[in-house]
Amino acid sequence: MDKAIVVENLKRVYKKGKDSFFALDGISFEVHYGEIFGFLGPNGAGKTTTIKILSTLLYPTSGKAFVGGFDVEKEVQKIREIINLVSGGESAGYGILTVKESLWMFSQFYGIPTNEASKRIEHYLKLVGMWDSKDTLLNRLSTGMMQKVNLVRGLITDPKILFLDEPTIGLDVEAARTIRSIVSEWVKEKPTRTVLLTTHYMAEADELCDRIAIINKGRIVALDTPENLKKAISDEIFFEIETSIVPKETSQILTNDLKEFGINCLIKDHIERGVSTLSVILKEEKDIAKVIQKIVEVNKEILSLRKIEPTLEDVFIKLVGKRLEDEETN
Ligand SMILES: Nc1ncnc2c1ncn2[C@@H]1O[C@H](COP(=O)(O)OP(=O)(O)OP(=O)(O)O)[C@@H](O)[C@H]1O
Repeated sequence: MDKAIVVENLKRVYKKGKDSFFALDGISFEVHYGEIFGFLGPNGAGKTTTIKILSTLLYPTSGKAFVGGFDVEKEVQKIREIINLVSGGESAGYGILTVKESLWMFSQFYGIPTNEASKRIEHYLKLVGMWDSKDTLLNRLSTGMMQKVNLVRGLITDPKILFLDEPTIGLDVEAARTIRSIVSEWVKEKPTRTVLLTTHYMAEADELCDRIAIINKGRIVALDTPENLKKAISDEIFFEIETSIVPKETSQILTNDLKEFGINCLIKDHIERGVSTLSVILKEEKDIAKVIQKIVEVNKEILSLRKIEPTLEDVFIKLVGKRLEDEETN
């Protein structure tokens, strides 16, 4: 099989009290070798469940999945030899070990010869700028440092397929940029290296991923290159309008009224600045007049209005009906 990952009608049922529900409701996709494939979706969409099944930590309820050509249910050991999994929030090992000792321990789980393991640990620690911290105890590391060590743990085993579950969550801009650039370079070094990445950050997916699947409520709602996803909505017109704060009840009325005109509108409050931002998607430019009229009707002041180029964020809003960033604060 010449695909890094093949997923066919994959389903996973979980129990919720007496009931059960589909965390994955028949997803299908393929990832090519050499690709960085992004999995984007709101909280609870099924991203982690997918990664757990593909990394052999969880069985599917039905459907099929192959990683590196191996069946996730029948060839678990073969898959484990060619993959690694890095989750953003997790600890990089045991706190009583130093950075280097911990990485060494993981290299030995994979049977990497002593010389080679030392070389790789030094190489990757230098790459993430952590070589000077090699003798620091893990429980003394900051979140950002821990996440960098986590990434190194994922890279030293030289996996064919690397699963990255929110690798930059909670990191500052600089640390996130370092991780992104290392992942991007790492994939280019060998044609068979492949990454499946989940992220909450649209810009990250846009910058890093060759293709992106948008997942919502256990289903894939869109799958394409970032460019094509954006092109698919390029016949629509996007406006961003700032108004005085729109209270919750008014915001409901406003969005419902606009929906009747076929206008998609999402409202986000910025209490600290005393403004609300309306992200508006129109089929026709002239419909902006209806939006303005409605804003005036609910007695809100228009502070600014600008036409914008669609971003991946807008694709997400259109398909899922909310901003991805709103998920984090809910
Ligand atoms: N072990 C479990 N038992 C029952 N329900 C579960 C279990 N694990 C996950 N779920 C539920 O399955 C759904 C999908 O969860 P999953 O963790 O895959 O989502 P996600 O897209 O990774 O979300 P997040 O971005 O919050 O991590 C959610 O409704 C979640 O509450």
